[in-house]
Amino acid sequence: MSCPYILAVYRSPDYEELGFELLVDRLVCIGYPHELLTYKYDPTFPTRGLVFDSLYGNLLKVDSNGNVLVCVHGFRFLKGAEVWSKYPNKFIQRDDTKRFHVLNTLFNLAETYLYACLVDYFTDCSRYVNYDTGYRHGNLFMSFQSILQEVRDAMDYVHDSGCLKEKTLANLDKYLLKDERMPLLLSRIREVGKIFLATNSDYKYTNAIMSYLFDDDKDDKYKDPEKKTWRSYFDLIVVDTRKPLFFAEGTVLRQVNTDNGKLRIGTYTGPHQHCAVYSGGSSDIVCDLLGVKGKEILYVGDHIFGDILKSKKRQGWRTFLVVPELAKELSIWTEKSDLLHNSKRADDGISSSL
Ligand SMILES: O=P(O)(O)OC[C@H]1O[C@@H](n2cnc3c(O)ncnc32)C[C@@H]1O
Ligand SMILES: [Mg+2]
Repeated sequence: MSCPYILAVYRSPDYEELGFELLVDRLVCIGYPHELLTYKYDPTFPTRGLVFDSLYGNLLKVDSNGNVLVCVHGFRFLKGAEVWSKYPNKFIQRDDTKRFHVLNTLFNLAETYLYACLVDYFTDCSRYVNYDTGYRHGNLFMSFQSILQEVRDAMDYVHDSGCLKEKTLANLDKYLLKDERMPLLLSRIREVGKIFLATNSDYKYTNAIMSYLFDDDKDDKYKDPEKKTWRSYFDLIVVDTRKPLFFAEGTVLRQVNTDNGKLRIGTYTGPHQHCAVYSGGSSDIVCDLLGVKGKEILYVGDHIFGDILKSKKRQGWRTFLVVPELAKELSIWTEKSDLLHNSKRADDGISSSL
């Protein structure tokens, strides 16, 4: 089980708004114009799974075969002919990961919106001359590729420096959804199997988030009769996993000292200890420590590449992709089914009369 957006569900749009503000702050800090600070996060614009084309600076909605469905430059939606001229046959090679950056996770929503803001800003700013592949300011050329790189670096900075984590932990009620049924759910699963947690987050952050989520201070029907530490709900806990590397060669497995959060030096080689926390390691080590393998494991994650594809392809694990957006989409499909049905009938009618 991966952690964010599976066990820890962040409140939208507050969390993305925070991420967006920190990203813009970081860009301004490294020299981007101060005017960018006037952009405010708009949750209605980005959706998960868009692709940023670092050659032309467009955000693309693409189907699983690479057909371009929607193309937007900044906040301007391109018309059919314009799309064709940039993408012959309205098609892209999604595998070209140097050019096309897929914004796979819910963490990427703020980043997605930022690409649109940056392109919007530089396209309209009179100080910059527009080119197909970027902007010129005097003798400086800023390509969309360099914008992608700088935004990616800013993303890593916001996560790795701890500034996003610090602000999240300072206001957990605002940024996290707490479901009182979580301890009960995990207890029920443990009656029939083992549960492990594998997260890229560090121990300090994971501990703070999980303590908050499992702290059953409410006197309600889901209250756990024996108040337990969150760690006791898991058979194995691994932090700092560095997925997708975790599903390949992985890194050195170390034990975390849960009293102070520090890592014990040396590679851990002992047997698995209940309630212990490990750092690094690999999916092979998880299998060894738990004594399970392949299809015996159901891995729940929210990242189609880092969680799902890698664990399925490298380990043959069964997988469970969590897509929270689907709930909203399905309810729209259900509520508007008549409308969709009529529109399809009209489409079919037009096609057959041509
Ligand atoms: O394995 P999980 O629990 O899903 O890990 C989530 C942690 O990874 C951090 N994160 C998410 N996106 C990025 C990124 O682009 N750069 C660096 N770190 C990232 C956020 C959670 O701590
Ligand atoms: Mg995840």
